[in-house]
Parts: sequence; structure tokens; C-alpha cells
Amino acid sequence: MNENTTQLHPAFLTRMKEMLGNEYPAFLSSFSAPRTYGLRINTSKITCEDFENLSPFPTRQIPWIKNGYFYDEDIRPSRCPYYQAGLYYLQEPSAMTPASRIPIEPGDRVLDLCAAPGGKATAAGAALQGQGLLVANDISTSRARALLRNLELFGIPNVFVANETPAKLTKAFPEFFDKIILDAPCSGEGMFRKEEALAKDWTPEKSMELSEIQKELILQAADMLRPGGLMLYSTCTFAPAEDEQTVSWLLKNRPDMELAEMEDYEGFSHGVPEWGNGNPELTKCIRIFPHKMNGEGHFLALFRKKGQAIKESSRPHTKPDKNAFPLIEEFLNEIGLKTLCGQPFDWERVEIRGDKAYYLPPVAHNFRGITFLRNGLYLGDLKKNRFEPSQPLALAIRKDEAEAVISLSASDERITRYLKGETLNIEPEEAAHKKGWHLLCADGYPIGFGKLVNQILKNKYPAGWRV
Ligand SMILES: C[S@@+](CC[C@H](N)C(=O)[O-])C[C@H]1O[C@@H](n2cnc3c(N)ncnc32)[C@H](O)[C@@H]1O
Repeated sequence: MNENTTQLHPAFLTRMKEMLGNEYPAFLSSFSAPRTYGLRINTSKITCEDFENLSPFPTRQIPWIKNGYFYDEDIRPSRCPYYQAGLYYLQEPSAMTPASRIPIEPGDRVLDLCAAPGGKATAAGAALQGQGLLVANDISTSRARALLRNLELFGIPNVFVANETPAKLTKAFPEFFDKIILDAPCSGEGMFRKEEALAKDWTPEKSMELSEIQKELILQAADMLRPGGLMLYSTCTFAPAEDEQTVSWLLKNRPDMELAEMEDYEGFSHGVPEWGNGNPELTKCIRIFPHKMNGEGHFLALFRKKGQAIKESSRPHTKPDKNAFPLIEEFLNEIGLKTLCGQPFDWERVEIRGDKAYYLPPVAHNFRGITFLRNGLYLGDLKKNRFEPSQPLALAIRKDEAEAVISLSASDERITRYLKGETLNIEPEEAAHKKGWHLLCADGYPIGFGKLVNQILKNKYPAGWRV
């Protein structure tokens, strides 16, 4: 045992030795290997090719994730303005795998049941390209807030961020979703290298306790999946009680659920039937071990619900409050915005609540009784005679979608100063107009709003977003 494995509980090591046999020494050695660092490109804002051309730091493609890149430990991608523009999400490479193995298409109705802080939900939202609906839920209020912030940073407009018990959601959404991600709370054995606290907190009883929760969650999630829909179950643990055994339990209790194949990669291992109830179908599950590939540790199972359901088309929203529209319209005209996330701006989706304006998801649903943090995109505030745009609106606008922009190079020190809340001097040739609302962009990618007066850009980057 080396210094990196002395923290590990002897019962954990004994179980891993039994599971891995002659691979066990390699598994142990992986604890002395450096951690892997990754970022995932937000393809709803930038293509991978454009990112590769733009990236100011070196990256290497993650071979099993189309839009994922490794970066070195000494790089701080969160300090780069592209991060504040929502161009990528920092995520451990194996944790990118679940969202990459469920085929989400624009227009789908997607649920991420245990979504905070948003590692999988941001990927699902980007795949939707503004069409369909993403319900992202977490039972913890503080974690749901972090989830909302990450979805806003990613510029995802068609989202409903809930803070509910899965039982309540199950009642509201019977057989509603085309795709479901259940990234369950787990003992986190695959994250021991990344988070030492998880290793210290591990007890032999923990997996059994968590597996009871996982069984309940997976049944509730199955209830919300429409026939013909797909559900991805994942954990970041190696414990069979939380992996193959949870999957076996669902298959046994829900004959309408079957396992589906996922796109393979040479470094993946597969589910082991004997670690579950012996069902040979369990080999369709994917396991990620740190001694087999450049990732920490994960388990994935993709389920299909048997049968077919006709996909309901989106319904228009009812009763838009048109009184507030002129102020919003005036603002949209001022910045020259006609589309949002590539779709024509749809006034039927504008909802006014109090003095706030929202852009509802294109899929209408009755969310009554559900505790939520956000329904749609927060557009901004209605003041007495004017409209103040929100930061989430700035981030939902795609490159070249607005006309009134000030586009500086990401390396221009004014971008850093803007992100700190300072006012900026802008040369006449740098701004689209002489005065008024502008969208400040880093290399064309929106960062936030400002108001130009006499070559001074008044900073509208909200205090809570500053770096
Ligand atoms: C593994 S984390 C999710 C990570 C997230 N999917 C991501 O990729 O960023 C599990 C989450 O489940 C939430 N959770 C725990 N128990 C839950 C329950 N009974 N129902 C819903 N969420 C739960 C936790 O608050 C936690 O945020």
C-alpha cells in the first residue's frame, strides 16, 4: 500500500480485490497516478473546431467524448473569459460519459432527476439546441441554485429547474419524458482520487443504504418515461450493490424496461452479470475503471421502455400579457435581436410575473404545485418606462445573433475589467452604435450587457456574477 491508498478503508480494498482479481494491483497503482482534468464544449454556442482554433491553452481530445478535451493540471480554464461566456463546462472526463451515451435530440422532453450542479444537465440542454424541454431537478435547494447558475451560464433557454422530491415529480409527469438521466446519489468510490473526503467517509454499510434510495429513484424515473423512451442510470461508484444490483432490481420489477446497447470504447469495461442477479443482459452496462483508461470511475446503464407512444407536439402557451411587450420589443429592436438560440423570437412564449419577464420553454406543461427555481429563460426586469435585460438573456444570445455588439479580443484587458464590474472606455470603431445598449463579446461570444454613453460603457454585469 502506498501513501495514496492508506486513506482507503480495508473493507473497500478487500471488495475491490475480490472484484478485480489479477487487475487489482493495477487498480491500486492508479491511486498514485495523476488525476485527469477535462472540459466539455458547449456545442450550442461554439463548434469544437472553432474552439480548437480559439483555445488559448493546450488541450487534447478525449477519445470517447466527441466534444470533450483533457487539459493539464496547471491550467485554470475557469479564469479564461470563454468560461464566463459559457463556452465549456469543467468536468472530470469519466463523468462526461453518461450524457454522451443517451441520444438527446432537439425537441425531446428530457428529465435530469438528480441534476445538481449540472454536469449532465448542461450537456443535455446543449443537445436540445433550444427546442423541446429540459426539466432539471435536485432535492437540495442550495445545489439546485448552483444548477440554475450553470444552466444560465450555458445559455439554455428551454429549462424548468425544479427543487422537488422525485415522488412529487412522478405524480406531475407520468410517462411524460422521451429521455431521462438518473445520475444517482452514490458512495462515490470512483471519485476517491478527486475528493479525499469521500474516501474518509466510506463505510461498508453505505452502499446498502444508498442502494435502497437508488431503487426507489430508478422506479420513480421509470414511471416518468414514455413508452419507447430511453433512460440512462449512472453512478460514480464501483460498488455492485449500487450498480448491477440496482439495474437487476429494476429489470426484475419492471418487465417493461429493457437494457440497450451504448456506443463502446476500447477502454470501457462492461457490467458483470454475477455482480447483479446473473442476467446476461448486464454486460450491456458500461464500467469505467481508472486503471483501464484516462478517467476516474463510473457506471452506466441505458434502458429502453418497451412499446411506443405518439410524441405529443408542442402546444402554444396561453394568454401572453401583451401590455409589457412594447418595452421588451423596444429593447430587442435596439440590440437588433430577431432570433434567440437560432429560432425566431416567439412572443407567445413571453410570460410576465410581477415585474419580471420570462421566455417559457416551447413545450407547455402544467407545473402547478411543483417547487421550482426557474421556468424558462429570465429575460429581464420591467422598470417604469424601460426594460432592463438580464444576464441569462445575454448568455442565451448566440454569436452573431445580436447586431448591437462590442466585440473585443478575449485577451483585451477590458474584458477582465468588465467581469470585475468596471466601466470601460470604448473607441467609436469598436461599437456598433454611438450610444445605447450593447452586448459585450469576447471574440464574438456574448459575455454581458452594457450601456454606451459618450464612449463609456456602463457596466451591467450583475454583482453576483462578477469574478
Ligand atoms: C451524483 S450527484 C448529481 C451530479 C449531477 N448529475 C452532475 O452531473 O453534476 C447526485 C445528486 O442527487 C441529489 N439527491 C440526493 N438524494 C436525492 C433524492 N432522493 N432525490 C433527488 N435528488 C437527490 C443530490 O443533492 C445530488 O445533487
